[in-house]
Amino acid sequence: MLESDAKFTIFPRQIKDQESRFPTCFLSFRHTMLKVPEHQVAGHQALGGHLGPLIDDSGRFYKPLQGDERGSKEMSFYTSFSSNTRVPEHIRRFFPVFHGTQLVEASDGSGRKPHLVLEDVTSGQFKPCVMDIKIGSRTWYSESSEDYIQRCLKKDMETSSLSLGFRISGLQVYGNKESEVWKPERKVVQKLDADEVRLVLKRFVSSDPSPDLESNPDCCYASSVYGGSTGILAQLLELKAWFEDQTTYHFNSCSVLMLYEKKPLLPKKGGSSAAEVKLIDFAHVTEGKGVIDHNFLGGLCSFIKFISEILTNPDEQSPRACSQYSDKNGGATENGAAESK
Ligand SMILES: O=P(O)(O)O[C@@H]1[C@@H](OP(=O)(O)O)[C@H](OP(=O)(O)O)[C@H](O)[C@H](OP(=O)(O)O)[C@H]1OP(=O)(O)O
Ligand SMILES: Nc1ncnc2c1ncn2[C@@H]1O[C@H](COP(=O)(O)OP(=O)(O)O)[C@@H](O)[C@H]1O
Repeated sequence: MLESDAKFTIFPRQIKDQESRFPTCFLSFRHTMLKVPEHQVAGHQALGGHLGPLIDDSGRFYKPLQGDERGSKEMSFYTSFSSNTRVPEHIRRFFPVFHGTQLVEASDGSGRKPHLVLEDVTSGQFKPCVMDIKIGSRTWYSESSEDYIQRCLKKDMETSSLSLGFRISGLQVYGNKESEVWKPERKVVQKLDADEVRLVLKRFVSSDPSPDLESNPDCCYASSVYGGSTGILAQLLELKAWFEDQTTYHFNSCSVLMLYEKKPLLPKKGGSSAAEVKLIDFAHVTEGKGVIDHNFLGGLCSFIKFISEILTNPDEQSPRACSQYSDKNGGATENGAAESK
């Protein structure tokens, strides 16, 4: 368990679940229909009878507790973090609100299983543009098994993690046209080089996200999404300041999720786009033991540099055509389905 200086107040009524080794809490049992999240861009997915997260209509995201130590690690983290008085209030907003755990019907048909009940950070958004960026040049940590270390090492070397200190795990970007969304193949975006990552980060804030080889992205949402006193860059810098100080947690293999809602009209100059940064995926968080999380901090700094440079030079032509990750149609798909090359 992660150390925490506060009491275990989130779970006033722990019930030993016969089917699992996780304490289960029925905060308020609600009979709601759960569904597959439409705007999920990475991670394990509930489609096709697999085990994955579900959402309800009230803005909650149900993440199944993985049956190995990943599940208990993530729950430990949320429990510790929720009651850790050393975490500044202004930092809490970067984490999904945690509502405890609940037994719900698992998406793989295996019956009622414990799920973390989290705030659905895309709730209420009609056309959320979402990008999941896995931070850190290494996703393994010394406490992991040899097999896990080898798998992570391989992925880190094959993707941009090792070279850039982060990798884009997945994304979706809406265009201005109704129902047009670009959701490129995940395994391809993970391997982009620095120029290509820059181009994807530009497309993320452009009116037409389609990977048209002839056109340079217009970056017309860059200043309202990335810039400004409340934009993505400002939020990342706020997080960075915390990471320069906090030594309680090491956020191995965690992601930064960037989100904003695509509106057909441009926000007024200087206007806010309500862009948000969230941290997600705490299945591999370990104790910081008084040491700076330099792996996360380094990756975050590298990512910040990419965003800053786009704000400074939005019109700079990308030196490389982005053919590697354009889809078969050379453009955005109508239904957002990711297509492999
Ligand atoms: O199953 P895969 O190969 O897609 O790998 C998952 C990763 O997908 P990716 O490599 O980004 O495509 C996945 O990465 P994302 O969260 O999608 O960035 C996780 O790393 C997941 O491991 P864990 O649950 O965090 O231990 C990974 O799952 P495990 O293979 O560790 O079960
Ligand atoms: N609280 C949340 N609200 C909405 N979407 C979320 C939330 N947490 C995760 N997601 C979506 O699910 C994806 C995978 O989440 P993650 O926690 O990394 O799962 P995994 O452990 O399976 O990798 C993210 O890329 C994001 O699209």
